[in-house]
Amino acid sequence: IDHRPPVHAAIHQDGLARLTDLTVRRILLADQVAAAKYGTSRPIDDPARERQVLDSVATLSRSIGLAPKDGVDFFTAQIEAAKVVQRGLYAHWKAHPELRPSERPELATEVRPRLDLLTTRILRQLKATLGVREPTAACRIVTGAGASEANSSLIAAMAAVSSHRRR
Ligand SMILES: O=C(O)C(=O)C[C@]1(C(=O)O)C=C[C@@H](O)C=C1
Repeated sequence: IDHRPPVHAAIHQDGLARLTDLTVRRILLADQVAAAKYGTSRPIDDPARERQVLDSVATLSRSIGLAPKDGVDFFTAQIEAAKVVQRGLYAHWKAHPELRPSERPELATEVRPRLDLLTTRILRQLKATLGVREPTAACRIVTGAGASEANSSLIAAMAAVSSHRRR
């Protein structure tokens, strides 16, 4: 059971808020990625670029003491989200030509560098929020050593609570 005072939770929540904010910012950049590619022969899916992004995520993760898999899993999901946004915008622009972007930002020199800037910041927040993103104390008890013993006392406790509620 976590006996740390609530102030710790508040600090960690700040970390999670920062992580969420950066994650949303990266997703918002997909608008610019879509605008850069729309009407060109560049496909939404760029497996070579994805490998590049994930390789650098693995390297950067190691350099800050984050498990590379943590970083790579997170960015795999971010890349997926970026593609969902791009496909959504393409469909939207097809249906509403008047909403098509009037300017085409340069992918390599403008947009991808913005994505790259967020990479390090996101990885640092992933590292900073490790403590709150791991299973809670209760989860650790029931999955860790002595699980069956802890589980039966937990089940007994829950049964007691629910029968108390029924009364
Ligand atoms: O850089 C691009 O071309 C993007 O579309 C962005 C991004 C990414 O999220 O990093 C997403 C999909 C592509 O397959 C490659 C990379």
